[in-house]
Amino acid sequence: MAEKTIAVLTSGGDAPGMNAAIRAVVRTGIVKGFRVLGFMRGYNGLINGDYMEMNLRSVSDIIHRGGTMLYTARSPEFKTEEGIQKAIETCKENNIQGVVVVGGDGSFRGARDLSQRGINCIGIPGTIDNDIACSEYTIGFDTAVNTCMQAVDRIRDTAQSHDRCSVVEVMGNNTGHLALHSGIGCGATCILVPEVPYDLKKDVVGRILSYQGTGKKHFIIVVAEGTCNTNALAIQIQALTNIETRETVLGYIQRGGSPNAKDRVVASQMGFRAVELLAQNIGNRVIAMKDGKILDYDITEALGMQKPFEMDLYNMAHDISI
Ligand SMILES: Nc1ncnc2c1ncn2[C@@H]1O[C@H](COP(=O)(O)OP(=O)(O)O)[C@@H](O)[C@H]1O
Ligand SMILES: O=P(O)(O)OC[C@H]1O[C@](O)(COP(=O)(O)O)[C@@H](O)[C@@H]1O
Ligand SMILES: [Mg+2]
Repeated sequence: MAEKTIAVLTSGGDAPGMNAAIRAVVRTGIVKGFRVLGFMRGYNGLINGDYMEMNLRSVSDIIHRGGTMLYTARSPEFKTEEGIQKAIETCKENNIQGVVVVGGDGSFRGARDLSQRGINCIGIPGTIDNDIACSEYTIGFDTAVNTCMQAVDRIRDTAQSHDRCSVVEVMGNNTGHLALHSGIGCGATCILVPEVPYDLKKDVVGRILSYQGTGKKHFIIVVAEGTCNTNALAIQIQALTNIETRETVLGYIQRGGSPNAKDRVVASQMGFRAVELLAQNIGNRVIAMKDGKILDYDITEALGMQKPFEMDLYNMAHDISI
């Protein structure tokens, strides 16, 4: 009988800690007696049969590296019936009983589609956005929060030295979790997110002018992408306050870099749990964190959940930014 086999791939945007998840999947799989294949460039690898045979040493020296050793991609072809059938064919040819997919909500939709066609899939949340509803945490978030915070610390030196206002745009894919946590960490004057409507004159300009009246001389405004046009915002702030204002878009520096301890630990736990499920012939699940514990949900149920925005934290941030 052909050797029992599992596959692992990373999909969607890369996130720090994806390598630690791959390492955990590969090592747990091998210890449990599976042959493990690493598929390249997300679902494209499954479609094209592009994989590498993994052994214990294939995942040495990666736990501390950002990005993903298996590369990643957004694969439009996988969303078509033809593409998914090619992926199923690859799984059958290689006797693959289960696939671990490290990625975001889009990747989980793909994992659900594959599971519904008879291939057990387990999703592991890996994205800097922390926007997966079923999980209070996604691999890469804490590293990205720290990267944003450290970048703003440097920007603050210039804002302070020139008595300027700095508008800093962070990522988040239409959610404000990254902006909220990095904004609190860097002591931002205002945090603007898509989840909370704001009034420019009252909530931004009014605040800046009122704090200026207490002696504050430089200002940091952290904005989540998808909230507004940050360049236009900087121009408006300067026009309405007469304070020199500059915009910085942090961009991809916030997605790369060595994962911090939290991301390595959570990635290891989630990777281990994913293989435990596959070894029990369980599929169509997403690994999640709830109250700090690792558990799993049905993918369809998970995709139907809503992630609440941490309004208490948001309000607190503004209360202490006076
Ligand atoms: N609705 C969908 N149905 C099937 N597959 C999908 C779907 N949405 C996304 N995918 C697959 O998952 C990949 C990654 O999704 P994407 O939304 O880009 O990133 P993420 O997983 O990080 O949210 C897509 O390129 C596609 O191959
Ligand atoms: O890699 P791209 O196509 O520039 O995508 C940018 C998007 O990817 C992210 O960096 C990560 O999103 P995902 O993890 O869901 O892929 C978002 O914050 C951002 O909106
Ligand atoms: Mg996503």
